[in-house]
Amino acid sequence: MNCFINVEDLGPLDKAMAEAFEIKNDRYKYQHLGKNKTLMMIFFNNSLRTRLSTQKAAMNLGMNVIVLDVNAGAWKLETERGVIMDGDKSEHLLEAIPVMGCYCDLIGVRSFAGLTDREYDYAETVLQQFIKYSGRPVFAMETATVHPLQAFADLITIEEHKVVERPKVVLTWAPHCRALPQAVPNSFAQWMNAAPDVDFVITHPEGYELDPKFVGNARVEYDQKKAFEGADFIYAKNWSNPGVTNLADYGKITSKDMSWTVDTEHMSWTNNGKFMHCLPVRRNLIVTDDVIESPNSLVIPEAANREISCSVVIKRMLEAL
Ligand SMILES: CCC[C@H](NC(C)=O)C(=O)O
Ligand SMILES: NC(=O)OP(=O)(O)O
Repeated sequence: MNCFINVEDLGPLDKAMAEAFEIKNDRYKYQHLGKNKTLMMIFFNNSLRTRLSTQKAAMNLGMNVIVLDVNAGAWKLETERGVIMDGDKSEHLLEAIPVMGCYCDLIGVRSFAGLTDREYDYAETVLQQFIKYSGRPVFAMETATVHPLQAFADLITIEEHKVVERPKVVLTWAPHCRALPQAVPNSFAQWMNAAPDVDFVITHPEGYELDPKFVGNARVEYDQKKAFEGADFIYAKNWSNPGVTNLADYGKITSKDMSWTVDTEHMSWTNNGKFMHCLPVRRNLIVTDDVIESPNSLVIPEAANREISCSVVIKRMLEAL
């Protein structure tokens, strides 16, 4: 596996899930694979879970790890080609990327959407340059439009906690005070659509439609209460306007409707539903204290499964070297 961006990069999902549970039972089983191999993790944006779980997964597989926070100590990077570099950027990505590739065997990249140019973001411009110029296998640690490590961990969590064979899983939008990317909901939708036994529903205010390539055949319900009825899992996440119905709205906050905040009444509409969120979460905007602290909240085991999803991905990449 030379790159990990989308669910299909893993091949048959049932095989990947089986590997995940195998590794969860014995995390150090494949420690030989990473001997004298180096993972470079490149962060253009902040992280807690991705930074820690990816490093842990790499160490479980016997790898050396280098972490680069591009905006803390590296040269400020120009990403546009053809620009006269007489400003505050000392180095171009087109030199920095192959140089980084010299020092490692695998690369993980975190580079969030800029949320100003939809075409630039949805072309995954930064990630594609790492894939094209680094000379190394590359996996996304949340890039402009995807967060596959998170979605894989989410599916593992649902598989572990489902009490019916075909659970109803609801992706619900919730309000936020900042404009956030669509990467997490995009990948969650992609992976839920690919999962064999999930009754998947997306609910959000009108105008917040996710890109059709991620929505696929999922049911979209603008009535949040109707969407929540009978749900087994509630996956809450804010996202900024994806600009699907109106390009001019791309990356903007066009709703702060607090009636979409997930509270105990919302959860009472479900089938004793479990609550999930990728974290970090702003309490009492996305979800109330009572819900995220309830016995039905899975946010901590969900975060713990990030070590497992990443272990499968890095294992596959090492096996393909
Ligand atoms: C894992 C989530 C990362 C990011 N969250 C923030 C707060 O920027 C997002 O919403 O995409
Ligand atoms: N869920 C997730 O990716 O968290 P971080 O942004 O803290 O890595």
